[in-house]
Amino acid sequence: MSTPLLEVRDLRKVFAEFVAVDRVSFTVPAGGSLAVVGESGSGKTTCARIVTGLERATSGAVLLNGEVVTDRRRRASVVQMVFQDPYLSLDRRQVVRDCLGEVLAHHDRAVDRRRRAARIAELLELVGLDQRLGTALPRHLSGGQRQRVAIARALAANPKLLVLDEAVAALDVSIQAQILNLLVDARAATGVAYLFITHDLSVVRHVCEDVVVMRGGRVVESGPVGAVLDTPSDEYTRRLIASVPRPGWTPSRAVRCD
Ligand SMILES: Nc1ncnc2c1ncn2[C@@H]1O[C@H](COP(=O)(O)OP(=O)(O)OP(=O)(O)O)[C@@H](O)[C@H]1O
Repeated sequence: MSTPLLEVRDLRKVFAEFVAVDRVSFTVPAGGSLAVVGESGSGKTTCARIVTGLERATSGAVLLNGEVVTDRRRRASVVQMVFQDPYLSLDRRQVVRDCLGEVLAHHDRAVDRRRRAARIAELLELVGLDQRLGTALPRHLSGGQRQRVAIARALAANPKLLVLDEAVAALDVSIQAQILNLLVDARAATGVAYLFITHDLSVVRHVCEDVVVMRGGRVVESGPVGAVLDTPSDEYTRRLIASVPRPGWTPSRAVRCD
């Protein structure tokens, strides 16, 4: 078997005495798409932050193309992260073009102004933003447009892996669908892989091929999305699926943690 793009091996994170992530392992192949699901507090974000280098694991390893990458710059050229709230992650004083240009300059100092402008235009098109919005400040953009900018900025580094942490959770449902479509298209166009962190099972099928279900810091089930969501083998996964709002859903069926 070929080396996965990302291998998370036996990851453990302890905050003071609290075990937030406990012996978690999973892989993402090059160009693949893995969802990490679970209710609030299950350890998803902690895993994502360790993968991107924002947090240090207590033990275990994160391998990128079979290698532990400690150099921040090298890691950033492979892994980029998209957060839930683009308004917090974008510089309020920076217009869209400069926001993207800064990343391009950081990752390829040799790139000249003309090529940089062409690449910015390409990125705006990739994320479905009108070229005229290149001169807009974040406050002049809608939530969906801001998240498109955040995705374009992450893709500007030409990464092999995007870690998306609840990247559509703050958006209206109709805008969520647009951003999910954009993510599907962007993956097809660039070959970038996704580690898609979400508490919302209804978005998983749309974007991901594989899924890991976490509970209390541990992986309780994993496999292809179709198999796990259609025929879950773990009771917790079954309850998580039953708690997804759909016609006929009642709050009393929401997931219980006993
Ligand atoms: N810096 C920290 N210090 C102490 N405890 C933490 C810290 N970060 C996370 N935790 C705890 O670790 C557990 C897992 O948190 P984490 O954010 O990874 O879960 P999650 O599944 O992503 O949930 P959510 O969707 O609510 O963010 C939680 O109980 C959280 O309170």
